[in-house]
Amino acid sequence: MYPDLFPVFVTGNANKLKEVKAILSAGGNPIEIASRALDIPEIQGSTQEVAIDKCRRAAELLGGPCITEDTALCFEALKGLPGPYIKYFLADLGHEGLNSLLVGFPTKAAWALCTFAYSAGPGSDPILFEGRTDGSIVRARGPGVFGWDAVFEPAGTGLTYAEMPADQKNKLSHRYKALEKLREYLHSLN
Ligand SMILES: O=P(O)(O)OP(=O)(O)OP(=O)(O)OC[C@H]1O[C@@H](n2cnc3c(O)ncnc32)[C@H](O)[C@@H]1O
Ligand SMILES: [Mg+2]
Repeated sequence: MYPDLFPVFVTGNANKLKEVKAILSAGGNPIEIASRALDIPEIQGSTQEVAIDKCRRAAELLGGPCITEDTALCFEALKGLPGPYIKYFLADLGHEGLNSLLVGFPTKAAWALCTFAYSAGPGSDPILFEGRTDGSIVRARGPGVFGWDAVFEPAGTGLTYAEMPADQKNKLSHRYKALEKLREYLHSLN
């Protein structure tokens, strides 16, 4: 089915693209996905509002069908914040600062939320596919290669995302779960 059925994936994040390729290739066949590294302005709002708006802008810029993806990291003690704003919190506070945000709160519970958005083209309403993985915020462990991977420990694994081999993360991650739903939807179109 891929890459023909997979619309252009618009993302400025090389690590996301790498994981998407790895997840879609998990059956054994490496696949190429068309991608565009456009930096699309992101609005403020709920994860859904942010995702819909970004996908709409991407479809307009491309003049055709596309997929975008938004990742949120939500702290239970903070009622879901930083959520879609995690990129800016991480950039300014770092791993330690993310831990400090939770000092004094009884729960370090958190969830990673991935939202893929698909638009059939300019003017077409984006459709969302969400995947969530629950876990907790811990002191950084493992290589600091991808975003907040080193401070997020999915429940029941004893490992942070950063400590896991890629294929372990890619079988339980927020991104994997959302991508399964998107994959099913794209199949159903044909
Ligand atoms: O162009 P886009 O696709 O928007 O790429 P981005 O890097 O701006 O991504 P987001 O707006 O979704 O912001 C999510 C932030 O979370 C980080 N991130 C995303 N997925 C992650 C994952 O699986 N593990 C760790 N960090 C992740 C990412 O590096 C950003 O700092
Ligand atoms: Mg972004």
